[in-house]
Amino acid sequence: MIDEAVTDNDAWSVWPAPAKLNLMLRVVGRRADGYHELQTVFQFVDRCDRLGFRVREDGEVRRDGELPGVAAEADLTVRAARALQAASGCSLGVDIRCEKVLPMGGGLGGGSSDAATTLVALNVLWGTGLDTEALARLALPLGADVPVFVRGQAAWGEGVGERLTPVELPEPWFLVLVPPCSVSTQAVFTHPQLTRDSKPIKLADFTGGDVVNDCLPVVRDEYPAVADALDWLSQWGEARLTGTGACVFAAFAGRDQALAAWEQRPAGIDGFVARGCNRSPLLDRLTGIDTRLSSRHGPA
Ligand SMILES: C[C@](O)(CO)[C@H](O)COP(=O)(O)OP(=O)(O)OC[C@H]1O[C@@H](n2ccc(N)nc2=O)[C@H](O)[C@@H]1O
Ligand SMILES: Nc1ncnc2c1ncn2[C@@H]1O[C@H](COP(=O)(O)OP(=O)(O)OP(=O)(O)O)[C@@H](O)[C@H]1O
Repeated sequence: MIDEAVTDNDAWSVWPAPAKLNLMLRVVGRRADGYHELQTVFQFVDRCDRLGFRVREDGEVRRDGELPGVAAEADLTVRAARALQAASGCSLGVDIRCEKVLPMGGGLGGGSSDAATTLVALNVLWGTGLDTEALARLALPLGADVPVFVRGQAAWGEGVGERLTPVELPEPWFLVLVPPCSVSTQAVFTHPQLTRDSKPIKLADFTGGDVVNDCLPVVRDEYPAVADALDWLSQWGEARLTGTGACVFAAFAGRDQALAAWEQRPAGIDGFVARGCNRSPLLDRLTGIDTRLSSRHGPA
């Protein structure tokens, strides 16, 4: 974790790592390897970690700053950089700074998003030039949520989260509450009471209002702080759990309505107001880079 904000300058290149929400999450089966077959709808929000990258000539991958509870070797940004080095044979290295905004264990995919941003950014900064399919293949072993962040489009997700169909959804303002607890994704998916045989639905069923999150009963039982936050939020609209939690969210027609609810939140609950985005802020940053490059290398 670093104190000073990373800033874009000659040495450091700064990229966003947005959060995601699961607008619904069904567990429809379990694979032999223990992973679960899911149906989910991913949408990003404009609340992001900020990652700074400084290319090194010596091939070293170094984390510049600490992340509480996460050793450098386990950091998903370091693992992503090394995965790209191995896949591309690139001899360059990188210093990585992470300005952490997204809560860990929140169901917002913060670590997964950091990994995806590292793959996409270094693919540009190192000039390795892998296409999106190749990056998405590199992403999956880093985490089930990483491919959707690499592709950068809101999506209907199946499989373990890697079979993605882009969708265009309304982009409401969300109030996201962060209860004072951290939920282990693995603990929820290995819980004996988790529903693992929900009937698969179609996208039309979701848009028709079927937004169940199968993890909710287990999370409510195991994490009372999440249940309390959800019950409070439900007075404003349809309150939902994202991923395996701990974060819960509700959609509002406008930013002011979301902020008004935020002002009335119970003591001890953190959170934020953010806009739903079908196109990831990472993709906007990447496209911006492409535009800048083409303008710089455009006709003389
Ligand atoms: C719950 C979601 O956030 C929904 O988007 C994701 O499915 C979880 O994605 P993630 O945090 O990247 O998950 P991973 O780090 O790959 O897996 C953490 C643990 O969750 C369980 N896991 C995860 C995804 C999945 N489809 N089935 C699982 O059973 C596995 O026990 C795994 O060891
Ligand atoms: N750069 C990182 N940022 C956050 N977590 C990291 C990072 N590197 C490794 N991790 C580890 O990965 C775990 C999962 O991170 P992540 O933020 O993706 O999960 P999450 O917020 O619970 O979201 P979801 O449940 O949707 O996957 C964290 O609890 C942490 O131990």
